[in-house]
Amino acid sequence: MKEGSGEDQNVAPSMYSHVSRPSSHRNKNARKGLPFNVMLVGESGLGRKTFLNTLCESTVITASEVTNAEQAHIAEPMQFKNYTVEMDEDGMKIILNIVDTPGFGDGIDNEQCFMQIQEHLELQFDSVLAEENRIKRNTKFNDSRIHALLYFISPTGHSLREIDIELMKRLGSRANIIPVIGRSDSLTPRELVLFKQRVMSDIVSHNISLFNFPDLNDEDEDAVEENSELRAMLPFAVVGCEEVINEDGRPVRVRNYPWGVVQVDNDEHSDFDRLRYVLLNSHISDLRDRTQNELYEIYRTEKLSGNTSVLANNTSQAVISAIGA
Ligand SMILES: Nc1nc2c(ncn2[C@@H]2O[C@H](COP(=O)(O)OP(=O)(O)OP(=O)(O)O)[C@@H](O)[C@H]2O)c(=O)[nH]1
Repeated sequence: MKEGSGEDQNVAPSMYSHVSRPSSHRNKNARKGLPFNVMLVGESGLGRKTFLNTLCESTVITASEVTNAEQAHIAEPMQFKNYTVEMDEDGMKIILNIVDTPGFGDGIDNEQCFMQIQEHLELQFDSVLAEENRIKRNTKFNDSRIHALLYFISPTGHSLREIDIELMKRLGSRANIIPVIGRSDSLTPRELVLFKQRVMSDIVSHNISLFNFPDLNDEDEDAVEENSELRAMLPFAVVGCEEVINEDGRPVRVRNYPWGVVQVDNDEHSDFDRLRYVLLNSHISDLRDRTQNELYEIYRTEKLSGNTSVLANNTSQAVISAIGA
């Protein structure tokens, strides 16, 4: 893996190669490697980096180090950091491109972060639009549109905060947002159930658009059932960790506490395993297809018709207030 260019990729053999579930929407382009672009957004300390390392089963990002304690309280501006990992998921090669956003939400005014993320998503659409309009196509064109945006919610146990609502509201029409509760082992199972309900009720009342596992193929009963099960799980409660122990000859990832052990891949402890399967297996094609056929198409139509969308209005409004008009 490599930060930045994505040229030097690592093949990450998967602990999950034995996993087999029904209705796997495989892409046939398995040998070349299927590019899949994921953005991680969430405030500092919610476990984004640990989640990514757990997902990739390797240290893609090292934990942040505070080198100067006197400056530790100073909020750094948000950055976009790119990582590429080549994964073998049950025989299918996936080129996983990750965009991490350290610094998101660290300031008092997050308007800048919202705008930067929106612009980043739209820039990737713009580059595809420009490519489509070229007379001679670039055969090596790199499609960097984001296929899934994982938004990390703090495990407060209360409800969504303003920053969560604002971010998801603005970007729901630009990316497949999948909300996840970071560090979800901070909540008891009962608290988690209630928190999930509150989050989803906020999402509905604020009219936030998510990737809510739409039934694209109504005739496939397994897929319909699987999607309805996944909708009921939203937001996914994730636990991440890099410690692997040996249990009866099999590697198990755990968070070890004095009072017990949380198993990352145990469905009773966390939704991590399910989310991993969704991203890298069952719904990888659906996420890519929705990006191309729905999100990009909406953007393209808006752009070509010069339509000032709600998003564009929000941006202009933000720019107007920023310049004090
Ligand atoms: N309890 C618990 N702690 C976690 C979990 N995931 C990560 N952590 C811990 O939370 C702290 C922050 O984790 P990171 O993965 O660095 O969080 P981040 O969101 O990338 O935060 P920044 O590095 O500040 O941007 C570390 O001490 C992790 O060990 C989790 O699922 N549960």
